[in-house]
Amino acid sequence: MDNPWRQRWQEGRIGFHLSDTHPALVQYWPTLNVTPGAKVLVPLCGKSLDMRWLADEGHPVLGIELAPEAIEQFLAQRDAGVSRYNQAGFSVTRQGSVELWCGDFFHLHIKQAAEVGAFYDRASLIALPPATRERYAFHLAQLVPPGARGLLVGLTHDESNAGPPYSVPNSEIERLFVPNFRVELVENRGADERGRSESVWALERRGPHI
Ligand SMILES: C[S@@+](CC[C@H](N)C(=O)[O-])C[C@H]1O[C@@H](n2cnc3c(N)ncnc32)[C@H](O)[C@@H]1O
Repeated sequence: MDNPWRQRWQEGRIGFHLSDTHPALVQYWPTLNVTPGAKVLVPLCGKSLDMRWLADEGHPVLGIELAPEAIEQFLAQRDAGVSRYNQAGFSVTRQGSVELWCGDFFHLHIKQAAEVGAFYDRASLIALPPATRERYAFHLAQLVPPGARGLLVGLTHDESNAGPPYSVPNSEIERLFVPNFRVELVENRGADERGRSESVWALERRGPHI
């Protein structure tokens, strides 16, 4: 097994998956003033129900996920038609207005994200080790157009440097994103029983609106 994420999905070690929509998405997405109908990029999407919520809000969704197991489990949640095709080295599936690209997020080219107008990251940045987080912030900035808005849900904890999930302090989120995004911390959520607390961020890609 060459990829630890594939192994996790195959063994069902997916404690990060939520059985409901993330409350921060429901609470804060409407405050971002995202253009109605804007396509939302969801990097490292897993089988998150947040994508259903975004689709139900009228946003086409472009999810990127390494593990085919996650994608098949997402699709199986609904008894609805699925179309499948290959594009740019990714296996793509579409169910309703949710399009899932199976492959490495870092291989997604700007051409494939041409219609993206917004983004959503919950437990994506924090799934990556430090050096890869730098790459992630840079790659995300390359993929989304100036003016694109998004919500990011980060996490901090005291469980040494172990991960994932990695503990990513607010100072690091600012350092990673400020060069290319307007960054606003909208909430530091209280710690859960394991001492893990989430931070919620509103981001907007800097640059002239085209
Ligand atoms: C912590 S989970 C979060 C999933 C989802 N965002 C959620 O909230 O449930 C991280 C996900 O990223 C996927 N992943 C890790 N590295 C990836 C990469 N380079 N490209 C695409 N997906 C990746 C993993 O398979 C896993 O499903």
